[in-house]
Amino acid sequence: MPFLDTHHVRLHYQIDGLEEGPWLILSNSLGTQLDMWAPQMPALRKRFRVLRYDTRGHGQSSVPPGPYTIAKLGDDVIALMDHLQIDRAHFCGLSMGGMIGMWLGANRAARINRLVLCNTAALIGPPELWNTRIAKVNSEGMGAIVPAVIDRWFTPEFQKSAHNEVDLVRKMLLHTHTVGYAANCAAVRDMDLRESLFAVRAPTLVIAGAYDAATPPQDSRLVADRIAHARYVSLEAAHLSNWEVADEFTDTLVGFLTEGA
Ligand SMILES: O=C(O)CC1=CCC(=O)O1
Repeated sequence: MPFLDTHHVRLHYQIDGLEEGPWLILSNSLGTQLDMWAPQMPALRKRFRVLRYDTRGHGQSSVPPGPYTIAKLGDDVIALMDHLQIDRAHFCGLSMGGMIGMWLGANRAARINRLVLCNTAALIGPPELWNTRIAKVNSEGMGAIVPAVIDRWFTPEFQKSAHNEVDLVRKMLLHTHTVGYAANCAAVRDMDLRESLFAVRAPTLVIAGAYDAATPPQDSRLVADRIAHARYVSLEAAHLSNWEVADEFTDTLVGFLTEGA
């Protein structure tokens, strides 16, 4: 169970897959942890050297006092890459992980090969939405927000048919540290990447969810429209498309990352 300890944070990470494969970094969404990539791992570990990590404030990473910023979360990725002597890597992030990916693509371009931005947006607002959510978890705990979040993450059909999967994800959310969750909510609230997108040069794939209420397809479309030559794919899913249509998501991701390789 490796950790990177810096002066400011302890980051929990896990490496799987091919010793000599190309590096692929996976970045979790708000309120989950590195296990959120479990549905993709059987396919990914056959082709890549996969680095997963718990974003600060999540999972087994430490919970420094907030608020955090997306820039700080991006620099945590660079700290991990430096520690593991990873010069360049593919990067795939979902929702908040996608925001971290956009920031890296625009601000640390030399470290990123291909970029996959899933169920994400350059701006997720309005700020009042986040302030209300932060106040709620601070006063009532994670349990108070779980039902509404799960309803945004999965369609009603998937919630009815995939109890085990939904339960696993619900537990990740419930067990997220309230201070870490609130500090990451602030990072999402304060980020506006709409102008930064024009600076991204990495070959990019944007994956949207047709029924995603958290980051609706039009927001994902804007991300793709502002990144030169970006591709856009819409899947029949809500927010956590990598669980709801796991096989299609995995095929789309692997297809893009291995094209021409
Ligand atoms: O939690 C949500 O409702 C949606 C979300 C925004 C950023 C993220 O990672 O998830």
